[in-house]
Amino acid sequence: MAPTPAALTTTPTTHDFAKEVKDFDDSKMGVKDLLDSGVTTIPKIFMYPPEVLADLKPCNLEIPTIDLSHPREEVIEQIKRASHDWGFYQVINHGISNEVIDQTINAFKSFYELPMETKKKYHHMDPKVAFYSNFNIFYSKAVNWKDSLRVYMAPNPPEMDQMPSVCAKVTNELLDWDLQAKRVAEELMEMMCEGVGVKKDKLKEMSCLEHRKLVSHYYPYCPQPDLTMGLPPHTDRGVLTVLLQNEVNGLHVKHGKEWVEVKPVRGALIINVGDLLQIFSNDAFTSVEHRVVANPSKNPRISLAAIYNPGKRGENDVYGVFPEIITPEKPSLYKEFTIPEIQKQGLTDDSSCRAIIDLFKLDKSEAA
Ligand SMILES: O=C(O)CCC(=O)C(=O)O
Ligand SMILES: [Fe+2]
Repeated sequence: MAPTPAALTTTPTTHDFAKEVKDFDDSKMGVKDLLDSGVTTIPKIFMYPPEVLADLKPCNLEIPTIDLSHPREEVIEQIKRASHDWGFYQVINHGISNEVIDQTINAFKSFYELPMETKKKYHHMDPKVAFYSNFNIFYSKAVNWKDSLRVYMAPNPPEMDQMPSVCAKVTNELLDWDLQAKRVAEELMEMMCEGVGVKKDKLKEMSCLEHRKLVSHYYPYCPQPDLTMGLPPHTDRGVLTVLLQNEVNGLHVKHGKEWVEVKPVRGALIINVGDLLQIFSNDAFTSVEHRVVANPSKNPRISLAAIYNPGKRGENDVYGVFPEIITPEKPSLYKEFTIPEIQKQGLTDDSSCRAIIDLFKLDKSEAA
């Protein structure tokens, strides 16, 4: 591990940090642009505190890979076990061709590699469609060594003409990817429902395919990967995440006390259980922490996460453990809740991992 830089041993005042972040933000530069400007060391605002950087090396395990072309009953069993033991798995033979995958990744790559002056136009625009480098997760602690582009597809995909025109190529690929990934998500949700013992279209009926957030990340080469993070440890708050990554590694999943690297498998999709699905399944499935280390390779790491959430978000749309699986032997571990209740909590992206789970977990006496 590199020696702790001076910047981390003297605690910077919050004011300095906030001001430097704001200046970077106002410059409308991405991390890629910063790198292109010729920096060989990372600016202070990107430096994470030593406790986050203590344990950057992954161990030698691998998350399960599940072949969806195998007999359905077998696949359901594998998904059930992986969702419980790991909260993460990769799927192959899911029906999306390598050609579509490559096109999608390449469209994003081209966007991030546009000249800064062009990308600037999309910097923090409409919050439904935003290009950014430095807000979102852990904003208050450090800036991540990546650029991101986020699009909410809910309640309906944004109209093409509302999207900035230079993004047309990305927009086309996004809309197409949204359809393709949703089909895979639907099939997996069905099997996950069966695995947990409820009817297969339960999650669909609960509107869990309706609210979709597509977030793509571009992790450029980092000259000092021991001092920063691509994306710090977090759990996904939604129901399910379908993640596409290119051939550059960097994603780590927490397994017990160890960090396990997700080895890129050509054509595979990575699936993970979100906080809400852990609750719905009464802890039969687990939402686990994951992170992306800063990229030491000259090739950029590119990923695209499709995060599925309930579309029914009113005061009367109540969520909780699937009622069908609550029995005297296995009572509900969670209180019921609504989406506005979660929103009222003002959970920021740097709230603790599993904040939603902790919020609604009944204590032992209540659960009994
Ligand atoms: O870039 C990745 O591989 C992970 C992205 C991720 O975890 C997220 O967007 O929540
Ligand atoms: Fe995530």
